[in-house]
Amino acid sequence: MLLEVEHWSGAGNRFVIVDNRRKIINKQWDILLITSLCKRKKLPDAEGVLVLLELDRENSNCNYDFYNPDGSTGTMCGNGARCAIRHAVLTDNFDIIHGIKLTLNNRLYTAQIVANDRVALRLPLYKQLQLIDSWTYVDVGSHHVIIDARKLVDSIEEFHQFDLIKFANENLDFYRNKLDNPSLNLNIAYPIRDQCTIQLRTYENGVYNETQACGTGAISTAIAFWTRNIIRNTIIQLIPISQRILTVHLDTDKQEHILGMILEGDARQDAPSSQFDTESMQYQ
Ligand SMILES: N[C@H](CCC[C@H](N)C(=O)O)C(=O)O
Repeated sequence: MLLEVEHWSGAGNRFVIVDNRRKIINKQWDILLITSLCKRKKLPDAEGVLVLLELDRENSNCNYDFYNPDGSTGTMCGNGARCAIRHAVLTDNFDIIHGIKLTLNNRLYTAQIVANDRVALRLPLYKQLQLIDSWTYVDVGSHHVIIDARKLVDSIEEFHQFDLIKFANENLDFYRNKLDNPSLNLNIAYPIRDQCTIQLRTYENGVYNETQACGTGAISTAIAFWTRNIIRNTIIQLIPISQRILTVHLDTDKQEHILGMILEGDARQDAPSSQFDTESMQYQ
């Protein structure tokens, strides 16, 4: 059987999207299917799979599941969420004036299309925030460790040359054991002097590689650096390795407590759809 697959990216984070409203795949989305969908023939490997479950045009509601390339699911994907929203709007010509509601992995988010390909996604407040020694743990629906990269390198040039994959392979178990959490994303973040810009690199759980950008990593880093007074602006630009900037808006009260977060960034269809054969588990 042939599946039509769309190719999208949010801030450079690469996804494939499958419209499964007609339950073409009516069994568990297993590891083999997910991993094979991420192994694209003519494009770099996708860094996640989004599955469209239902669209409700009248109420501007959409419902998707997200999977990491290793088949794991249930975690929040900020860039994937923004791609799902634009995919829904374009698929069913949603009225975008009053905002859009997205259910992703059974969690509800709201969003606005803020320019032709930019989506602003509002997330519920983080569930956990721990400042531990010089590093920070934040749970925003996916689990992030944030390290101030100035502890690792002496310049922005060294930051870009730093071997993040080697560092993650050598150190992630320390953080996993400390937090008793096997599903951690590891972020190294280098603040720029202007007090509102951070260069960000992320080694992602479920990808087991550095990704082009990480939306929940961007939000988590903004929260960590605000809480540690490293950044004092509530509108923070995170620059991923894709150079496609993510903007995080922190809502704060007079006592400077964070009340909510908005993640804004681009969401684009990268290439024409392609056909995936579920028998051979390969793209045509
Ligand atoms: N790999 C992450 C989920 C996707 C995060 C990232 N792609 C984003 O944009 O937030 C995890 O399993 O925790």
